[in-house]
Amino acid sequence: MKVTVVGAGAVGASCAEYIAIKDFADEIVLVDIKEGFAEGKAMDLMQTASLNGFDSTITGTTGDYAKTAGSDVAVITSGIPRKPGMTREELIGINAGIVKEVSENLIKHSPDVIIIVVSNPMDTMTYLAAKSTGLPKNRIIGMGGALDSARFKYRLAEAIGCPQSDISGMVIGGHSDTGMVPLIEKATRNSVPVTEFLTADQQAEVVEATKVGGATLTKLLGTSAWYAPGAAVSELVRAIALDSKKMFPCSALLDGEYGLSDLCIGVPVIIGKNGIEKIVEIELSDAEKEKLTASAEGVRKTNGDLKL
Ligand SMILES: NC(=O)c1ccc[n+]([C@@H]2O[C@H](COP(=O)([O-])OP(=O)(O)OC[C@H]3O[C@@H](n4cnc5c(N)ncnc54)[C@H](O)[C@@H]3O)[C@@H](O)[C@H]2O)c1
Ligand SMILES: O=C(O)C[C@H](O)C(=O)O
Repeated sequence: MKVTVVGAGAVGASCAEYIAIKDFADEIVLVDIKEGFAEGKAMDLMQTASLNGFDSTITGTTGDYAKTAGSDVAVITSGIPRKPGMTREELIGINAGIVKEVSENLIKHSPDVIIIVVSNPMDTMTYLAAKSTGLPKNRIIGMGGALDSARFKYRLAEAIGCPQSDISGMVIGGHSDTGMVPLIEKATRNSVPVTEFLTADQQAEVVEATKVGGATLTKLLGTSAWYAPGAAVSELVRAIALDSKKMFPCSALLDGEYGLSDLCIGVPVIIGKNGIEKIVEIELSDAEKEKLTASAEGVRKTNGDLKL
């Protein structure tokens, strides 16, 4: 498998590193616009191969998309991250132009590629990539829910005082501070509802901490996070590479599912060799449905700022 990662910054390099360490890809190509930057990151990562025990090759290029030709998967991380106090939506002005140009360049050289969009505001950038490339909807995946669900599990394990491996749970909805819908009623600790281990106040705290997970890290780091985002992307790419049919919440172009159409938002999907193999429509409570609908309104509002 050949994987291109556009943007060799914090998240792009972390994606490349986890993909390499998990050792399922033959070739990883990093692309950036900063002269020599992707080449440097690729060389630094390649010098970890004998230490970390992987055989994937990693190369870098400054904007030469010919080097990405024949990619099976491309991850778009190019664009600016937010600073403390900002929302992800405020990044649209700069990132929309970058994501559009990058998606168009990618498909010129890799017509069969599956694109994973990471750049923020992610649901809107995924919609933009879908519209500007015209790729079938199974080949455009927005990464947000896999990360938000990992943060949800971290918060649940912390509140319960148990290992994260005991926890199963998902966050659906938009990848935004207000739009995430952590499905706390459905989350379990080894099949037992987490609600049996937590008071109502603790549950509300976990939900809130999950929703502002990215903002909390941005405040601490001065820029947004990269380790968990990179790890989350690598799991999606691995599910495609291994055709594993694992279920993740991802931003997908909806066509009537969950009563929503013509937008990308986080819902459970099955990931395999064709990208999104299936959108899974789970039974939501009335409260969960209401939150998903409100979240979709927020995403639609941001989509309205796109010049399509
Ligand atoms: N969806 C998610 O869960 C998630 C998680 C973390 C970060 N993000 C988003 O990912 C993006 C990247 O974050 P980061 O921390 O890696 O930022 P960063 O500044 O460290 O890296 C971005 C890189 O993109 C490059 N770039 C800019 N324009 C480009 C172009 N036209 N072609 C190729 N490369 C280009 C820059 O030179 C830079 O190296 C941000 O928009 C951030 O908000 C999303
Ligand atoms: O919070 C951000 O701006 C980056 C990313 O979306 C995240 O959730 O870490």
